[in-house]
Amino acid sequence: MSKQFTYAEVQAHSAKKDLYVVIHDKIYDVTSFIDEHPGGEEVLLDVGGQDATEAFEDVGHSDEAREILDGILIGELKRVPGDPKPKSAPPSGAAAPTSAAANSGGMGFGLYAVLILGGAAAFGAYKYLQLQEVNV
Ligand code: HEM
Repeated sequence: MSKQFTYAEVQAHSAKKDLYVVIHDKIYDVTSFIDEHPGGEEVLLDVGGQDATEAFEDVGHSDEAREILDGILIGELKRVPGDPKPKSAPPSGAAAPTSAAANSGGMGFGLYAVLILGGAAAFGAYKYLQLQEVNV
């Protein structure tokens, strides 16, 4: 059985040379990895000693990144009353395509509106000029 850490214990490890993060309620010791992180050390220091679940998932890390996590796992989070709530990321992939489709639908409508209004304006101008000619 893996070692259990309370949130307060994890918070004590927030220095570059002694850095733990919480991702999905598991504790990872990122001390040895921080210099190799392709996303830089700053982002890891920002979440050091804290729940990094949202930050990690927001980036959309690859399977390779998740394998690295397996290698630096040191334990599990033991929640006690008063701890920050678990952080979670929205289900990956589900929202993006829907909103993209909605956007392109909106764009299509906008384009039709421009064409129709533009056509109407051109027709109006044409009629106006015709009237002017008659009056001369
Ligand atoms: C211990 C946890 C983490 C591991 C093992 C890890 C690992 C990696 C790996 C392997 C990559 C290369 C791209 C990929 O394979 O997905 C990467 C990229 C990146 N990571 Fe992390 N990461 C961790 C935490 C974080 C956190 C908390 C952030 C906060 C925002 C972050 C931000 C980034 C960014 C911005 C990139 C993209 C860099 C680029 O493409 O220029 N990572 N990470």
